[in-house]
Amino acid sequence: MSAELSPAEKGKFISARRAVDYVQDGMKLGLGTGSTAAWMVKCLARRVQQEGLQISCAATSTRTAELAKSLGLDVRALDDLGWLDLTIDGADEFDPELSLIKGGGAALLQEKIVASASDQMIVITDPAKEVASLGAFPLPVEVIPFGAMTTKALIEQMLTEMDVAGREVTLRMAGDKALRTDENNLILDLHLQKIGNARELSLMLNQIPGVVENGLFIDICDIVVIGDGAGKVTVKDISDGSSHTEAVTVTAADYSFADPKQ
Ligand SMILES: O=C[C@H](O)[C@H](O)[C@H](O)COP(=O)(O)O
Repeated sequence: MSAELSPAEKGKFISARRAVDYVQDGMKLGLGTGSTAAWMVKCLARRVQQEGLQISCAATSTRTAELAKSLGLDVRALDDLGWLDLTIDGADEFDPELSLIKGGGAALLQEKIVASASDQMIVITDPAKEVASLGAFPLPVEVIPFGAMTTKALIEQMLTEMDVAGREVTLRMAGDKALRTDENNLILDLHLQKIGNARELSLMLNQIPGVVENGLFIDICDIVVIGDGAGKVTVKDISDGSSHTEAVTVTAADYSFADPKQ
């Protein structure tokens, strides 16, 4: 029997399981990265096994690919699948327009490529990540290693010129070394406090030489599924502005997979 989940973890599980309801036989899927996405991969693998669904998947990180393969999912290269039907992924923040900050797990580049190649993106999340305005979560920016400190200085100069509230930029570390992404790049975290114009900031960042991509996802997410550890799930759909809340029951057997290690 699995140990009782914390309310936060139960919320993640609830949102992941609900989002997997959107998966249909024959779909080509994008699999996100992170602790919430890991629950989704487990729930998906269970559905595939129980219902014999024929689906193929493109993963957004090495760790998600490894998890999905270990659970028997058919994982292919994105270029072998072409256009995807649906991507399900986590997020670090989302706002009322379903704009997102992603990249807390350093997978933003593959995540953005995969989500942008999908008919639909569903974000799975918990209530703590809902914000009126993006920016409390540090904005991850993936940069190439060559001249990374020069790129950092260019970003700081741009933030000053844009008069953004916070301007601290830090190099993300993994222990005593700079963290490397799956593409062997670096992550700069922008501690901005509040992002006024996310669209403008995203465009400006991506014009700086050395920046590969930033963690702002604008006009990409279609649906957010918010799992609440108290046993509720809220589904917000940007296409029609609808929002509804469902009561859900969760037993320990429902989440008795091996612990997600992401
Ligand atoms: O790079 C990682 C991703 O953008 C994650 O989806 C995001 O950080 C959310 O992760 P978690 O579900 O672990 O909070």
